[in-house]
Amino acid sequence: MMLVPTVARALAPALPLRPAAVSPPAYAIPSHPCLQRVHGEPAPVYIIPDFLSGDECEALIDACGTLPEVRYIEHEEKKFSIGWLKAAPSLSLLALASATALSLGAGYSPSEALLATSGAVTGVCGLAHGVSTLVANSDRVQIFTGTKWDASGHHAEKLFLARAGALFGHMPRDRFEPVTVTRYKEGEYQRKHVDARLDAMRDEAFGSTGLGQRIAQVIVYLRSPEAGGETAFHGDAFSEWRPRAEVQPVAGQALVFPTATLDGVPDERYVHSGEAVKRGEKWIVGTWLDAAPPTLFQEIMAQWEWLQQAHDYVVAMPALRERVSSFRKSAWEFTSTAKAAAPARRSLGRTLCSHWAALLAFRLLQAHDQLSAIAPLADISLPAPSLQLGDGEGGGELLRGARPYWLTTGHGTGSHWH
Ligand SMILES: O=C(O)CCC(=O)C(=O)O
Ligand SMILES: [Fe+2]
Repeated sequence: MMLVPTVARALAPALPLRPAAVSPPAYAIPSHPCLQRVHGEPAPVYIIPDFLSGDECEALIDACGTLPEVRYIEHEEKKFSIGWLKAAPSLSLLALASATALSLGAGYSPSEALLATSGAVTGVCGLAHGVSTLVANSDRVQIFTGTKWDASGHHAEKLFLARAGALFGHMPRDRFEPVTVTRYKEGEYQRKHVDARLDAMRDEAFGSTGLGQRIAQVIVYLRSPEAGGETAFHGDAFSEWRPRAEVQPVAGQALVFPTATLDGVPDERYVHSGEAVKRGEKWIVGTWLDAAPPTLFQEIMAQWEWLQQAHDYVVAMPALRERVSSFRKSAWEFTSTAKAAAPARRSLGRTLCSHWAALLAFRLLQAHDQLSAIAPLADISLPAPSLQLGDGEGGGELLRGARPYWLTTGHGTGSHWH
């Protein structure tokens, strides 16, 4: 029966060329002596029992008593669920119509009529805005209802990051995003989301320079609730996971899974959620492994929040005003130009660094009673004056190690589904 190969050969020239072999997407896969795969290929999910000891878990929970709370920022489009901006043209028309009616019907002059209606329109706008905010803050719309603390710099964070780094072949700390501890009380949850940054979001939030992609999520359950609080996976790839595509929160246990391929392509199959806690409290600690260490641009942006705080305090001291205003000018130039293009980054870095002097002055002021009394600023660490300013990327060293680099965008830079 040689017929089949013969037929195949005869047909061969007519068949389209076989596509070049496509290599399967590569992921950051953890390794650990106690690693267990709770969901296999093609979308693996891993757990590691006893990744942290009971004491280590409790120490992280206790630390939250002194750690700063992270403001969770929801995406704007979710906030304005009433379509507030869409309503604006109709409101303007309403204002115009009422003003015309007043002017024609009641003999008001056009300007008086406009003035008279503006109060009412402002009231309606305020009401609409209030209602939309209320709706946004209700459980129906909110994506995350728990509470988060920023564990950056805490010694318990160091231990967690050292273990997380070891999972991926001794990955350095700066490849992980700022560590947060999360508490979910009864009824609290995190809705379906992927943690990878989608391209549009990266552009929107960080300009063309782009922010590192999150390639794996690492969480450890610190305290398990009495009921509920599972981490659930919703993608089709998990439909055969029995009895349910869920990981039970067990204190000390790590949960690790990819969020994007190694080359930064978001993997939407890993859409997951923290299900509502039914009884008790659930606590987790978490971070993401990034595809690349932060660039100088990201580091500078990370400093932005406290640079502004520092600026506010320094500006109150008359002797420094001049230097500060020059700092402020270049900082604003920096932010506006930074959007323009990546190649300019090096010189922008230098511009900002050349005004570092103003911030060093702030360090001197830290000694001042007035400043040392301000608790949130107490942990600001500015580079020592003797440090040489680097050229371009090297300047990043100066900025590293102070505040986490995207605290201002908090945890909300992933993308969410309803
Ligand atoms: O709370 C959980 O189980 C999941 C948390 C999570 O996915 C996240 O923080 O991104
Ligand atoms: Fe997540």
